[in-house]
Amino acid sequence: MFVLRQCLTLGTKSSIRNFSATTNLVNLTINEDTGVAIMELNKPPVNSLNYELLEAMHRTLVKLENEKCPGMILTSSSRSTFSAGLDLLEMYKPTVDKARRFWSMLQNTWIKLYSTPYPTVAAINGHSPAGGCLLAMSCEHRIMVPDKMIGLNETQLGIVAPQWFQDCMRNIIGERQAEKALIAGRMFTSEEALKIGLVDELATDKEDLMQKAHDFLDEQMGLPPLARSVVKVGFRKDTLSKLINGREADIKMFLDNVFQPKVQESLENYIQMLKKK
Ligand SMILES: CCCCCCCCC/C=C/C(=O)SCCNC(=O)CCNC(=O)[C@H](O)C(C)(C)COP(=O)(O)OP(=O)(O)OC[C@H]1O[C@@H](n2cnc3c(N)ncnc32)[C@H](O)[C@@H]1OP(=O)(O)O
Repeated sequence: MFVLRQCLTLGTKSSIRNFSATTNLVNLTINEDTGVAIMELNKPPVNSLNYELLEAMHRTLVKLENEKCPGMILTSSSRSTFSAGLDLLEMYKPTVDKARRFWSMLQNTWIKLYSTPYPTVAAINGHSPAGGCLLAMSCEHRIMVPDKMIGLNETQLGIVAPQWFQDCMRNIIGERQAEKALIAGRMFTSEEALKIGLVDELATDKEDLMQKAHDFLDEQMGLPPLARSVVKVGFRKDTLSKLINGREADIKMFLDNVFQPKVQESLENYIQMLKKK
């Protein structure tokens, strides 16, 4: 049984302690006995990653690191979707300043999530396209409910998954599978994702999902934490350093691409298509 030590709600401006707020973007629950944190994305309807949600996630990750969190489960409050990926409206006709600020916060959040010393598990309780897949891939372990879709579908939208998105996928499913998946912008069903190793386990429902996530963390938390984290970060350091040492170039690449008329046209068509659905 979980005992709430605190339920922090991180909104768009300052962090507020409030058990019943409806505007919180990230719900953080920490188990009093084990210290395990559940970070639940809560931006209805589909947890599209806009600046504010990324910033709330980043703040939560900093807090968990400062408080020596022993393990974290990343999940979503949405019934259909883990995360719909980057908020398309952040990329559609932004100002240069807004686009730069957005991309920089995405980088910050990813670097923090990918490099946590503590174990992380993605409890993928819904669809997980593009940036949603990136979040899941940045955790150490992925468990997914059946009959949902996951993958880096950028190519299908006429945009390109940045190098670090691609690297994350390559690190998990290997060069050949990643190349095929990325060129096609392929989305995988939960069952297909399990087969190629994009997810590690399937769960029958949300309860089973959370139980399996806790089981994974229990196992990891039984290992010597320093040795565990040194090995983890060692495996991830090349991918991390590539972005950390090339952040400005990566922002420039984003800005150069996102303002291309063809990219804007693709985004416009896609946004319209989603609205008409
Ligand atoms: C070289 C390098 C170059 C660099 C160039 C740039 C590289 C950028 C890399 C990009 C990374 C990305 O993540 S790009 C994002 C890719 N994401 C996607 O393709 C997912 C699109 N969404 C979906 O497929 C679906 O919404 C899905 C997640 C399965 C959930 O389906 P549902 O039926 O439950 O919900 P829907 O009815 O579709 O959606 C509910 C509402 O949410 C909105 N919505 C859905 N997804 C949204 C999104 N990502 N951003 C904003 N809004 C979104 C819809 O328009 C609806 O709005 P209303 O009608 O108003 O309610």
